[in-house]
Amino acid sequence: MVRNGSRNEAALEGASAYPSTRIGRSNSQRAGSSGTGTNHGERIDCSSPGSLRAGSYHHGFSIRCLCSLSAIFSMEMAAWKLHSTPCLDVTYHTMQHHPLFFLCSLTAMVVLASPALDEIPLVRPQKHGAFFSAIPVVDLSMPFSAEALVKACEDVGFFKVINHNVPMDVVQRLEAEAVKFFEMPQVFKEASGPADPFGYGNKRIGPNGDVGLVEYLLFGITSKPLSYTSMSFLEEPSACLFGPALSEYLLAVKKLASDVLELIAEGLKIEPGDVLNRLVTDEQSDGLFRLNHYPRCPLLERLNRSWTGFGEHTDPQIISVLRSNNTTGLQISLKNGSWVSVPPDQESFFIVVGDCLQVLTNGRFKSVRHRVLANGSKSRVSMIYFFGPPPAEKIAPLSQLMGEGEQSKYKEFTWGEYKKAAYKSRLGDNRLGQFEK
Ligand SMILES: C=C1C[C@]23C[C@@]1(O)CC[C@H]2[C@@]12CC[C@H](O)[C@@](C)(C(=O)O1)[C@H]2[C@@H]3C(=O)O
Ligand SMILES: O=C(O)CCC(=O)C(=O)O
Ligand SMILES: [Fe+2]
Repeated sequence: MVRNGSRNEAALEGASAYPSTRIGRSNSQRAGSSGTGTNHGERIDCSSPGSLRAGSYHHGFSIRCLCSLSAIFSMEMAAWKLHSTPCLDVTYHTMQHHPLFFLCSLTAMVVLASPALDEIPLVRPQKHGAFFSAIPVVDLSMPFSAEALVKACEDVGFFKVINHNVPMDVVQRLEAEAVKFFEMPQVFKEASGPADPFGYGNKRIGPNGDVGLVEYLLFGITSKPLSYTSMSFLEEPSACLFGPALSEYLLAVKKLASDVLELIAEGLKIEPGDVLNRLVTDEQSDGLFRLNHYPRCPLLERLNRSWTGFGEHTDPQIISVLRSNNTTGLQISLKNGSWVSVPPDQESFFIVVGDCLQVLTNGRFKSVRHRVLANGSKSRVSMIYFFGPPPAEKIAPLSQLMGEGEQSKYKEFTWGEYKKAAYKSRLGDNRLGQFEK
């Protein structure tokens, strides 16, 4: 197997390719715009490489102050408006992605000024933060993998697949292109945004006020060629390898998703064998692809705290196929409500059971709640292909799975209707709730 993580990780974590800049802000200066006020405090690199944001930040922000020698000040975001703050001196060092500004001196360290955003939640450290070694691993080349997949879907709603037949060089090529994109100057990246829902997004997730320490690219994947996406960066000569790398990856991962769903149907002993996988291979299937980048942030690491990278949620689709570089952060919620960390494995794929598969199995499989925590120690790059059915497809329990007299637990809906409702919800909402009988 090709080891593909190290070069790209190093690239995102290396010294900035762009100049670091110090900014002193006064009430007349908006965060993120360059200024000339007083500067002090040590420089803390809390970003991936990239140039200084030229955009405008203008909303409320949250500040947490941590003073040296154990005193902790907390100033709440809502009360502060940058333009009404008398003067806030910050050291700004290539922090184009982050809602965090840090001023660290012997007496005070000011943390976090979030541009145009609500507060990104701090996640309480967990006592049992150890890796959960019991995340099911299914070897697709083994006999009985079909039964193992069903058990994993029933027990956890999340599992790792190995011997998946996706060539590592395909993964590597796309990861390299993703790293290259996220290293680009902020203005360049933002030309492909905002994500509404597709495009480049930075910290804002979805349309309803969710935020996280993440930047991303979100693509709609249909049978139309990629050139239909409105992302301007794809037209740049520097991104000429991105499109081909993405197409190649999507093809290979779609085959994996189709294989997994075919095996699940086999394990469930339902006919016809393509009853599940046809939903994701249909011409009209409604896929999404997401590249997430959770930047490195040494100060967060030093604080030994975790912040929300991507808040807890279930994926609305049938299944999602996730792969990341060799960086921790992903957690899943078990049936007993505890959160467990998923040990990263850059050569494997993780399968996430989505809401639609829960409904198709009348609740026998549960869509898994999951989240990403950012502790700042390493930058995380993840790629997730979300497999949705055609918009007109009725999502209801498969008759082949219903016992005698068994009733559907859900009202009938089409994927199009569910998706519409999903986009009205907050990330952490129980989206299936309104469709339960
Ligand atoms: C807050 C939101 C983001 C999301 C759309 C939504 O309104 C609720 C579902 C969210 C989610 C979670 C899984 C995937 O990352 C995603 C692409 C999806 O299909 O549903 C996101 C949506 C998004 O980021 O647009
Ligand atoms: O970035 C990750 O590892 C997971 C993100 C996720 O769950 C999502 O995009 O739906
Ligand atoms: Fe997800």
